[in-house]
Amino acid sequence: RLNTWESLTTGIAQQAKGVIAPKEKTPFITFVLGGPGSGKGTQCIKIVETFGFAHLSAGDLLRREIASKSADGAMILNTIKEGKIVPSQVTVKLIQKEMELSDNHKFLIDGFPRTEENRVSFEQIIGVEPNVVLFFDCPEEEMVKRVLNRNEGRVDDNLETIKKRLTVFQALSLPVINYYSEKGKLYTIKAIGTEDEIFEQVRPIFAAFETVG
Ligand SMILES: Nc1ncnc2c1ncn2[C@@H]1O[C@H](COP(=O)(O)OP(=O)(O)OP(=O)(O)O)[C@@H](O)[C@H]1O
Ligand SMILES: O=c1ccn([C@@H]2O[C@H](COP(=O)(O)O)[C@@H](O)[C@H]2O)c(=O)[nH]1
Ligand SMILES: [Mg+2]
Repeated sequence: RLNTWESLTTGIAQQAKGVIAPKEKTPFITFVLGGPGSGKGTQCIKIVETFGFAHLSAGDLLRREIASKSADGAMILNTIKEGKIVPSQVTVKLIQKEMELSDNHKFLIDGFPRTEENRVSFEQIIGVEPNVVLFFDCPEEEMVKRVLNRNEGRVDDNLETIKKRLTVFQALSLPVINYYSEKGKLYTIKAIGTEDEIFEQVRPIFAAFETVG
């Protein structure tokens, strides 16, 4: 069985949708990692504006499942309230669907992979590895302050859940960050200062890839 990218590039997924042309361009995948409130979503908006990526936030895809009252919705809601990680298969399927539907070949995958199991599952199902991994490195105190001030009505933006999310980040997500560091794919951003100051650390990373082609 072909993985997602093989079927996209051979045109099989497109033909199934009634679209004839296969995807011609090699995918360019960026994973955007960092603790809760480190500014991933905020910086992704700027990356999209400047470099024309498609932004896929794993958390937003999961929240959309809850809102649409899908079969997995209740399980996802409980998992998010607890600050735990949704089973890889569920999240990877949502990401896969968005990638298949997109006309873009440049993807920002925000807030995923959060565990080593997430990472392996993505590689197996999607069949590609990221080109770039961004890590927004932010002090815990600042992350807590930002999340508590966010005011978007998220069920996990309360002190109790934030503490759990920070523990999960340290225990399960840092190993993923270390993995990509060892592979030479990790770009660490000091995620303190104004949004614009932080973006000035991000910009040259993608600018360098633009000139390479
Ligand atoms: N540089 C910054 N300085 C101060 N506040 C910021 C900065 N960047 C983002 N924020 C604010 O902090 C909050 C969290 O930012 P954002 O939603 O981008 O974080 P996130 O990493 O996506 O968090 P989560 O993992 O919880 O989704 C938002 O209210 C955002 O407006
Ligand atoms: O890959 C993922 C991404 C997210 N979750 C769950 O959703 C919340 C919120 O995610 P944000 O990226 O902060 O919006 C997260 O705490 C997890 O509970 C997940 O399970 N897997
Ligand atoms: Mg976010």
